Amino acid sequence: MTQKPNRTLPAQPALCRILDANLDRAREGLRIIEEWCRFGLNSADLAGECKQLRQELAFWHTAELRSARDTPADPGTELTHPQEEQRSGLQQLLEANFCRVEEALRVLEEYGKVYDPNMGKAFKQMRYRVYTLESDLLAYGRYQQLLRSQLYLVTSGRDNLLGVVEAALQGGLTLVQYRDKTSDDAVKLDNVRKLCELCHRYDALLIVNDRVDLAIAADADGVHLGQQDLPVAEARKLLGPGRTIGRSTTNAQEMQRAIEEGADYIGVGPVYSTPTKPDKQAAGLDYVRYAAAKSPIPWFAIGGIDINNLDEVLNAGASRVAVVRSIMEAEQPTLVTQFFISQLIRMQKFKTHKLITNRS
Ligand SMILES: Cc1ncc(COP(=O)(O)OP(=O)(O)O)c(N)n1
Ligand SMILES: Cc1nc(C(=O)O)sc1CCOP(=O)(O)O
Ligand SMILES: [Mg+2]
Repeated sequence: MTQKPNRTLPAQPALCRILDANLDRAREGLRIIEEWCRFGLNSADLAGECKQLRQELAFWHTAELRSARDTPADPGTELTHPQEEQRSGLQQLLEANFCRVEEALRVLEEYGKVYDPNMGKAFKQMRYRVYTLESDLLAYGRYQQLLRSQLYLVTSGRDNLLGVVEAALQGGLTLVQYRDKTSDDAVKLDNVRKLCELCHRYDALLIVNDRVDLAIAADADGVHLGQQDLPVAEARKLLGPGRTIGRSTTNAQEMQRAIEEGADYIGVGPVYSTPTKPDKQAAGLDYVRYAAAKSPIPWFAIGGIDINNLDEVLNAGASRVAVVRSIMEAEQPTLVTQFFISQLIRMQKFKTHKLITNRS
């Protein structure tokens, strides 16, 4: 808890108005963030931290500061920025409100020093707690999104990349991997940035294949690493704890290692041989069954999966699949995406029902 207010003399009205306005601003921003933690993420811990911060702000919002308020004379109430009127997605809404809270806390810290010696210190501490809350919330949100995602689109180098990905997002896709083995780095970086913006607009995650540097440069949600790519632990050092790291696996040993190394999810495949990765021998449905029985972390069956063999893969125990051609080469990517998702949900419901009836 913060130190007690330590004031003796009355403060200048302008100073009180600044503190009053910024205490309100910080509390409002926190309330908006708290609603997402509570109803969007179902996180009692994160919502609790927001509430605690709001209560500490309330503690400093004394009668002296409140009584200085003069809303009709405040020229700032009419000032809005066009960006305040537009929110392209939940992520942007949260970012904007974190920014608002952090700015308000900075103002409270600076002006607070003049008002009360304890105030500056208290708000400095609070500002650091808000930075921590922001990175925890981002990491938690990413992980929840990963858990929710049952279909994973891995892109190919076809024309109209953004158009196809957007069509799939419109069909309900929530997880995309940018995979491009041929373009120059400048083109790749441009594509990652554009895909990132697009995916975030649809509240989907964007993972970059192979390249940790591009993921960091474009502020993407994570990377997918194969057995020949950077070790997970090295990538984690570069990416930090909040970003998602996936690892390809083809057998039990690779799965075990990926889990020990701290991968957030694994690819399980190739289930069938595929022209998208012609040199990799199929691991087959047996490995899918093995993953279903043994993997404690989310896993995506991948390789040669299409709408005709999807049932077979689901019956072998998969509840998440990753595809390239089935969507990237589809005439109607939105419809194909919707079909995949509907089948994945149907199977999930069936499994849950079986679990409940077997228990009773
Ligand atoms: C979800 C998913 N699983 C496996 C892979 C294959 O990754 P990798 O072995 O590194 O091969 P390339 O994709 O780099 O050719 C993947 N990309 N995604
Ligand atoms: C990129 C990739 N990785 C695989 C693995 O098993 O590691 S299979 C694969 C290609 C999947 O493409 P499609 O859906 O077109 O068959
Ligand atoms: Mg790779």
